[in-house]
Amino acid sequence: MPDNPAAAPLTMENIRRAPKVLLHDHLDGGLRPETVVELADALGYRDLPTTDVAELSRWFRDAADSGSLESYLETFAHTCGVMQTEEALVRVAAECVEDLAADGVVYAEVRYAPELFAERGLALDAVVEAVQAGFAEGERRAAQQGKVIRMGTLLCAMRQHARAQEIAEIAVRYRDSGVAGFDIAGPEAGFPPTRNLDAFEYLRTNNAHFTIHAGEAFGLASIWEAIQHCGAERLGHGVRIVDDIKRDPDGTVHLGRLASYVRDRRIPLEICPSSNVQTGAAPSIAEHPIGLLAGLRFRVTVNTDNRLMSGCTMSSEFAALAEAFGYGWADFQWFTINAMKSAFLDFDQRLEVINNVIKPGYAALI
Ligand SMILES: O=c1[nH]cnc2c1ncn2[C@@H]1O[C@H](CO)[C@@H](O)[C@H]1O
Ligand SMILES: [Zn+2]
Repeated sequence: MPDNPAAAPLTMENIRRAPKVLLHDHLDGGLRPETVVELADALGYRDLPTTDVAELSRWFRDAADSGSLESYLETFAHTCGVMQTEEALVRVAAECVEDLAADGVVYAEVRYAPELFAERGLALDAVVEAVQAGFAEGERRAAQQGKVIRMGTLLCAMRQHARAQEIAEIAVRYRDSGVAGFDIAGPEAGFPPTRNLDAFEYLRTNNAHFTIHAGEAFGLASIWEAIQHCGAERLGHGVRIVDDIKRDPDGTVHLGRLASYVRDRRIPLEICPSSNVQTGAAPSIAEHPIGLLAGLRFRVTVNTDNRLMSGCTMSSEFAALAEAFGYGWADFQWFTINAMKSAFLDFDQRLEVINNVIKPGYAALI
């Protein structure tokens, strides 16, 4: 949608000023490279490919640029490797909030799998409490810089492990202490979401929120199971829903039944453009299905997935989409309101952020 000629120019600085909402960001995929190096040193973690900060930052991006989700996920051994103490978790969580706030994010749901931080014996409850303490500290530091950001936590179970029920119970137990919901992550092919039906039934019975990584490395069957068997409220990625959309040579578009269902029920798609290019789920940003899906008015949201592995921020994802698809402020506002409407937060609080933060923020730019 073209902006009014008097609108603020789409510079990186202005995009950073615009209020943004992030629903899909992994805590263990967003460390500052210098923090990885310092924590490795403090914890005696000796397996980093390099301790030079600039080289390490490049290494994560190159190694994640693998064209396959499985190889992409191997890079997390190093971030999880340095996140095995409460101090490390508090630091990483606090820095995550500071970095998001500095980028203009006003509400974020950040996810991680507690079981991956228990290699040196931390109890899962201690992991959750350390991350919550870090998020609270980060919110305080951001406020001191004049930035208001609100955090929600999503707890992930790993698809290849069989601990979904246990993690779902922790998510419910901590829901009044900042845990907003649940997710399953990890390799998709060979690990259908229906392997964890008990956990999803438990969550639904407890009126708890959950999203599922689906339709990233695997196709429609995975999306269909996530929605129709598991009851996912949102889809992590979900980009392969385009496999159920056909375009005639004359340009007429036909939605299959699943694609229609996802669009008509307003099921949010947590789209992560750069990550999708790295794992091979999309050939390039310019050819990313987000253009088609947004044009068809699916409930599209824009996300970072893993800021370290993709070398990205919310602002850089917006800038890349603006370049590829000609998006402007009105589109950014639409993505942001879509995300806020889809947050695992009380309805009145979502409305409050939309009316008092997002709309006035974009009005000042448009
Ligand atoms: O895009 C993704 N698809 C599937 N799994 C992912 C993705 N990004 C990260 N993780 C996995 O989620 C774990 C918890 O944060 C990470 O350790 C990583 O293994
Ligand atoms: Zn993800």
